[in-house]
Amino acid sequence: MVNEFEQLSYQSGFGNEFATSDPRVPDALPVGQNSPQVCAHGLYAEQLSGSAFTAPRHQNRRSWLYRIRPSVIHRPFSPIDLPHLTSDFSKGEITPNQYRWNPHPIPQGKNVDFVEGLYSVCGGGDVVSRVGLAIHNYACNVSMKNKAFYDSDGDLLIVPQQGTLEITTEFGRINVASQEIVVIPHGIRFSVGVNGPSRGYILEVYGTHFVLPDLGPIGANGLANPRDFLTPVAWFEEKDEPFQIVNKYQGKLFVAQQDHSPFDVVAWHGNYAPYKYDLRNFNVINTVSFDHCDPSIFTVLTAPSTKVGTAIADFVIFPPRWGVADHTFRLPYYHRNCMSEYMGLIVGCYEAKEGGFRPGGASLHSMMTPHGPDVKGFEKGSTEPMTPQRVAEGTMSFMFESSFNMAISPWAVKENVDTDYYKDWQSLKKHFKMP
Ligand SMILES: O=C(O)Cc1cc(O)ccc1O
Ligand SMILES: [Fe+2]
Repeated sequence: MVNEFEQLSYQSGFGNEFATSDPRVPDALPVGQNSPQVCAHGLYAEQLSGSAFTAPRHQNRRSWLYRIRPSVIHRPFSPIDLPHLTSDFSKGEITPNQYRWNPHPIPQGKNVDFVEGLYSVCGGGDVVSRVGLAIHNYACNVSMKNKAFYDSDGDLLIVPQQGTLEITTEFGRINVASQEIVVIPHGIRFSVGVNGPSRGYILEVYGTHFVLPDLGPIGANGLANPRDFLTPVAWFEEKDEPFQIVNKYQGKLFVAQQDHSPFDVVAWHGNYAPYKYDLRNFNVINTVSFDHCDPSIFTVLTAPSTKVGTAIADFVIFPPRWGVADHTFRLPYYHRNCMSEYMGLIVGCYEAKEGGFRPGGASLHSMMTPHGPDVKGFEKGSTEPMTPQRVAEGTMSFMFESSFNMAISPWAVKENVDTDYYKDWQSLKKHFKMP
């Protein structure tokens, strides 16, 4: 059977003014205006604002959707309980300890969809004043059926670790495999299809959007190149069936019923839309002389705060590359950071951790919490020959780095924790010799 998701076409570019109509209705977009008195084919026009109307032009984000019915046709929301989802980390545990989690368990013996499988791990800041972040895991084994989800709290950057996500959005359909990421901006409705056990990580940021980092002296090209970001083309279904619209609003979940699919956008235009990116397209830039560059050199996307150069969250990856530094300890240095560092592993093995850190697992080194290579890593880094070597071959790990102090959710603080993690460093030997 043909899998339509694997054959989807996309529009390329980051933050473009896109314009797209479902090929079945090629003339659905109005020409020369956004709100015609009567839209083509009896469609309704609806604007989705992703920034304040008056945000400066370079930060202004909005799209116009031409849909079969406006989103406003739904019955009232009522609360639903999802015991492992929160944005209120004040009830979580405050601990400066180094944390490592074993691979997040995938549900077995019961059907769990993407929304039901959301699991908040840690976070900081606040959804009401709209600055901060939350880090979640997801684990699921069935597709969302006649169910759409939208997040009123922030943008979602989703990192599938296992299983391909077939995501239907209001803006079209996106296929996201392991080693790719997808960003679903604030408020956009989507439904996740899976083909089996699926697991991954989610970075949610409040009150800002992900942008590409400035390149400074690197020049006009490099790191994640804009044309490798892929946004769906318009696609709609005309499905008059009961649908559940699940909304995360101020960290709580609500559901509203309606009698039609929300994926009824026949055409849209604008610069506010979901997109995907294949991490293997990242153009790695690094030292060709000596010393270990700060990991910011591997930034794919950043969600800026109002403090210059200090992100609410950066999304950083550690892709396969060459290590060529001379007379250098090439592994990540021992570190204490005024930022919080959450790391995940998509595939393979992370260079600074020979064991313990497994695909689907994670670590958290909170603000000013010391971290660095384990004993084996230190020995390798101190003795390896200084010849050019492939680093991280066959692996992909990442970091969500935040200027926010984070607390751990009441469940993640005790569930699935590798309580022996601190032992990784205990047998680092004293090598100092008094001259
Ligand atoms: O391994 C880590 O925790 C992340 C990290 C990577 C790096 O290249 C330098 C410092 C650092 O903390
Ligand atoms: Fe660090």
